[in-house]
Amino acid sequence: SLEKRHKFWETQPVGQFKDIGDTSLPEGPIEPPTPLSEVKQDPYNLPNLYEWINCDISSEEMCSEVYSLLANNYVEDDENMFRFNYSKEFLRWALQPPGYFRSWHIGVRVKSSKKLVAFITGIPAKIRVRDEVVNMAEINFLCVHKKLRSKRLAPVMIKEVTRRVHLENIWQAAYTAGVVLPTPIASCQYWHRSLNPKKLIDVGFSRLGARMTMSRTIKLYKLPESTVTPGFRKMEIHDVPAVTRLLRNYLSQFVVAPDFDENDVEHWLLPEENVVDSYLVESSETHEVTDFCSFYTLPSTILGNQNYSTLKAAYSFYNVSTKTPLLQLMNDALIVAKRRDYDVFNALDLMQNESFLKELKFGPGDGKLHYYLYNYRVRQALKPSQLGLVLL
Ligand SMILES: CCCCCCCCCCCCCC(=O)CSCCNC(=O)CCNC(=O)[C@H](O)C(C)(C)COP(=O)(O)OP(=O)(O)OC[C@H]1O[C@@H](n2cnc3c(N)ncnc32)[C@H](O)[C@@H]1OP(=O)(O)O
Ligand SMILES: CN(C)Cc1n[nH]c2ccc(-c3ccc(F)cc3OCCn3ccnc3)cc12
Repeated sequence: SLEKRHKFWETQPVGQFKDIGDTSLPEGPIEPPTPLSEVKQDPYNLPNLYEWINCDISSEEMCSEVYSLLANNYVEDDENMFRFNYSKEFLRWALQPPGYFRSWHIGVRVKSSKKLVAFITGIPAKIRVRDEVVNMAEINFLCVHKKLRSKRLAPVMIKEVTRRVHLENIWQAAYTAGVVLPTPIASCQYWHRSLNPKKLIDVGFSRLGARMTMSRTIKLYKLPESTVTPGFRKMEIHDVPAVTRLLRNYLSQFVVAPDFDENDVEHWLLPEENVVDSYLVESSETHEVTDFCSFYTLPSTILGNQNYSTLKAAYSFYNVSTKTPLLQLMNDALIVAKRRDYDVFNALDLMQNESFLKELKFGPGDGKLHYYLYNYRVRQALKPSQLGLVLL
């Protein structure tokens, strides 16, 4: 858009607003790699009082410091009623996938007090864009303490993680944000399915529908006690090869998607209590794995409510249906989430999610999640249904 100046982002190898619609620009890397000897060897300068620190997320103490910084200063919804409350076990899962670099878990702390005041992370990921599998960094958890906002610290954090990623000979990145920056490759709407409507209305997450009573609303969202699909069960370690085959095949239909191998599937999709849940459908006669669904656990702190402090939310992760209708598979996921006491089940309208959202009584959220690639141009913005990548 013409009026907004992006003084930092205009200096970066990303799609610029002025280039939107210019289909003469080739798809692919915007800048070539730099010879490693020419990559800046030393960290960017921070304001005097602060210093860089590599955050060893496996250290209980450091993980607690990161947890607290995020719990108090990370993403809030537009009405500042909720703030993401990523758990420590979730952060260890999100930041230590196969091949991760501790040097990409970057903190800024006050030299005198050693207080952590800012954070940004990268993890390595193979991302396919059309027919190209590109080694990328997935950037996440960018956070500056509320007291240090609007001091242009974020651009320094971004340049420092970029420098450290370059040192590993990686030149592209993927990231998402609720804010519009130069320039989204896709924008997804998020949707919410009430599981505990009474609590959601009490905390102001939802409002009672017009001409609706509370008892009528509870009845509207009621779910069966047990799942309906024969052979529906939790994923186990021995399922990794079959799930990898099923998922790789399914994701091949999307323009942008992760290129998961068996090690990735074991890390990202094997169930871990309070972090990620995965279920599959095994045919009773052929023992073939025909379908798969998964969701991750990301609570939000409820800001300023006397009766409740936490919203327990499940987020749709990767789902594959080849035999069981996706509608039925996702309804079973809702049933499991309800039984496990989640308050709400969230989903983006990417992949084939559009096909079940309305029918399973999801309501549209109040914003969008924008997807970005760094140093990789995509000719024209993708539809959500062309996107097969879920970032945490
Ligand atoms: C090859 C490898 C490449 C790796 C790197 C790839 C790129 C990775 C990019 C990172 C991906 C992260 C993904 C991710 O973590 C998921 S999105 C969640 C980001 N975090 C939050 O929203 C937490 C709460 N907010 C904050 O902590 C601060 O407001 C932050 C730190 C967000 C900005 O701190 P601040 O004190 O409010 O602002 P200044 O320091 O004064 O800086 C202002 C500049 O920052 C630009 N800005 C604002 N929000 C941004 C955002 N979410 N992404 C990118 N840029 C963002 C803004 O446009 C402006 O630049 P401009 O003047 O050009 O417009
Ligand atoms: C993805 N990952 C990078 C975290 C992240 N950053 N910025 C965001 C903006 C929206 C969503 C999001 C994604 C899916 C979804 F179903 C609901 C969402 O937000 C609801 C509004 N909200 C924000 C905070 N608490 C509640 C995530 C994120």
